[in-house]
Amino acid sequence: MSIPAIDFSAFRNGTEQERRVLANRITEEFKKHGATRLIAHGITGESIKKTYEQSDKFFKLPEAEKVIIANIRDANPQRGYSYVGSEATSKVNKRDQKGEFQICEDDDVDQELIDAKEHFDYTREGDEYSTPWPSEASIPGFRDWMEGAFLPDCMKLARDVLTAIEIGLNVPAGTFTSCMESHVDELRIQHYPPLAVEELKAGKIKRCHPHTDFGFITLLFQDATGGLEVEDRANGGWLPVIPTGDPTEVGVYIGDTLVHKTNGHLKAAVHHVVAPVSLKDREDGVMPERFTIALFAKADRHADVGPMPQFITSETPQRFPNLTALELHNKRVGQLYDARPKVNMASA
Ligand SMILES: O=C(O)CCC(=O)C(=O)O
Ligand SMILES: [Fe+2]
Repeated sequence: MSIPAIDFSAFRNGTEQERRVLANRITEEFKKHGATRLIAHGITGESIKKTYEQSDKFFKLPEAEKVIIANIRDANPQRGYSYVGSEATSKVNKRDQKGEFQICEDDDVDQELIDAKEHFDYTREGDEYSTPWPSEASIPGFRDWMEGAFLPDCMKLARDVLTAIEIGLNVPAGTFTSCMESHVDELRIQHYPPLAVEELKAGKIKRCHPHTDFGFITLLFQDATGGLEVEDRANGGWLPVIPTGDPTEVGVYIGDTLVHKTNGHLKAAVHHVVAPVSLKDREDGVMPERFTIALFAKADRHADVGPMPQFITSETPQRFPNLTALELHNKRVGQLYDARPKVNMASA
């Protein structure tokens, strides 16, 4: 069993009835593990390939050029370059007594585990948290493509998926998408350098530790290497998300913000990145490098992302506080760096 790859074309070209059937199918998939995959969704294979080519060029820049655009490791939206080991996903979620992954509280963050990846995070031009870009001379056309072409396409797809979830959950149109008008989504390109299997077996390093993402949903494009796994919420254990080979394939993962808004009706996808299935039983050797691209679709910063009234009942009382999207986001980013948010969290 794995995460299915669903043809999304009917959502753009189909009849009302076809759109509804598709929306219901996707929402049912999300209810299983917080995850699904889509193909034929409107972003072309060529466009994705070009983004990987740009990403490859970026990570090959000399270290000296990457460090001058380094992300500041604090409780704010991430922008710019993060070196290998900068981000600690092991600090953001923890299993509770029932064995379920929950968001960590501040005093839980005690694990010293390393994420073997480097990444670059950016958002649209004009955002109040601006992106430090590499110079045009060192990587011609990079910013134009990433900011002007690929990001808007991903933002559109994310809104289509959230529209489908609105239909599937039978909530009014715009319930989620109307609080995404300031377009504060973030795009991340990531590079996992080659990694010795021995190092992985020692247990302190993973390509990415089990965690949930922070926004409404994440779109995740992965290259052919493999290694991403989603927690199997029905049977326990992990479901490998083995690349299908379709050039448009994109994973879609429910994040914390949608969990909060739906009062836990939708569950987040717990995911991590380990050795690809073909290398799992090896005791030595080197895992090849891996590239992925993630769009973190976010709610407007001042939007209240506390549970909506229709999801609060006597059987399901309010489980999450009435935070703004930025308060929730900064709390989560702060955990990656052991940094407390500066905004007032008194309402939490
Ligand atoms: O690269 C991957 O496959 C997953 C990355 C991830 O989970 C993240 O950046 O939040
Ligand atoms: Fe993630």
